[in-house]
Amino acid sequence: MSAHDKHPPPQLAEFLQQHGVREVECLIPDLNAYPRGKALPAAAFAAGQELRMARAVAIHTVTGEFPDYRFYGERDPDMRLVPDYETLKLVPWATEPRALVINDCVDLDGKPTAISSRNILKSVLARYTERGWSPVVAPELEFYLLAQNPDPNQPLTPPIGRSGRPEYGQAGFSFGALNEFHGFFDDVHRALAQLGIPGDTFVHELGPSQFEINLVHGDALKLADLTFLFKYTLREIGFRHGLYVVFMAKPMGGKPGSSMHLHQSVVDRAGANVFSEADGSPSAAFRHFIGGLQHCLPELMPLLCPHINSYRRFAKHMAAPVNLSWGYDNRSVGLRIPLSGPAARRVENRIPGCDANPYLALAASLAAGLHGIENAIEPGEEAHDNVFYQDNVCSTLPCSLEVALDAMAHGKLARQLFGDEFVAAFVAAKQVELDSFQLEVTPWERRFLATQA
Ligand SMILES: NC(=O)CC[C@H](N)C(=O)O
Repeated sequence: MSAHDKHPPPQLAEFLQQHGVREVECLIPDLNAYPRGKALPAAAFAAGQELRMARAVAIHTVTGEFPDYRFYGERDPDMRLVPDYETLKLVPWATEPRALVINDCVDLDGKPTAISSRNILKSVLARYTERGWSPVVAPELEFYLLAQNPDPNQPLTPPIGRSGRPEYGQAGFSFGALNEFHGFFDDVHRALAQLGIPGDTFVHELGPSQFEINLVHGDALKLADLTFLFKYTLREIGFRHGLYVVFMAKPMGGKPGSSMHLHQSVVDRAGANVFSEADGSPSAAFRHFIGGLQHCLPELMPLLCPHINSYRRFAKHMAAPVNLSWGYDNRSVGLRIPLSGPAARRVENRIPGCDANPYLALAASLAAGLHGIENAIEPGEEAHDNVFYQDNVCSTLPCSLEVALDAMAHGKLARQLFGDEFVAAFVAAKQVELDSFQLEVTPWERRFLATQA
């Protein structure tokens, strides 16, 4: 037993028995927040049976590979999966009663596994706790409902129907298109209620068959866990309705991309928002938080936009920010300050794509803001106008995964904030994905270059 172990709560066995649970999915988010893990028989789980997996699972790539052994240990050692019992839930889409639980990754010497994304967020939150502070966050999640497409050479398309018909146009903010998927969304709402995921607003977004759900604000680890489970849940329910639920940042060229805007504020022990002074005016911490984001994010970009596809989102006329300017109620900036009273004063980071790992995007954004506070970094001038096209994405932010990874690997900030081992492993995993991408020739290249180059 190490400091990370908690005894199974006394009512656990009874809960599992009462619901007839046969097995428990013991989940961890990998570097891309894809759920991986092992299923345990319910009785073994209730008895607190130890569960181990290869450490390399924490850095599994989307292509199913592992980066070079040196980033997780020559011997490919094990880590322990230690259940966070507070995350135990019944699996809403299961046909046989099943439960799931999110686990912490702990090395065999008892240290938190440095290459686990949940541990990275916890280490950032611990630095807030040391000051007697806690971040309050609210992610906004955009996604597409698309027809299942087993042939990756063919474009992804909306299912035929009101939202997908070209003559229907883009169904932005309409109820017609929402109603079309009522069977799917009824199942989603039921599942979210069962998982204890409180949704706030829900809307058809600008793209054809693109939707957005905003989660109710709260504790950052809890919201990262809920976002992780939200994506898992929607994908599973989608499959059962013959749909792909797609969280890619840019599934269709020429259509809007999908973001994961992060609203963030920080409260002290008394629950007061540290972004506001007692008289309601913006505090120095508020300015410095913005300054920290502007200073750090260019080096932390792969944690907000982790895939080759993420950078396609930063196209013109698509409401995706291309800069790190800040301004009040201004959607042309990367860092928007929604108009609010002093208690709700917050910074909306609009840079992350919905393809980001919520643990790592929150860790990066909150670590950057804290770095700004600790170093009293002043932000640039407030943007009063539309600044969408003043900047090209490449002038203020890395505009491709290669450039972003290079900035992260060669800068000091990511290592300083998240540790050498994590950064080396993350960069290596992403390099494996990039190398695999380089082996593919796209339809565009074939179409235009085969006969003209
Ligand atoms: N709701 C919005 O502001 C749209 C955001 C846009 N879809 C993006 O990719 O950033």
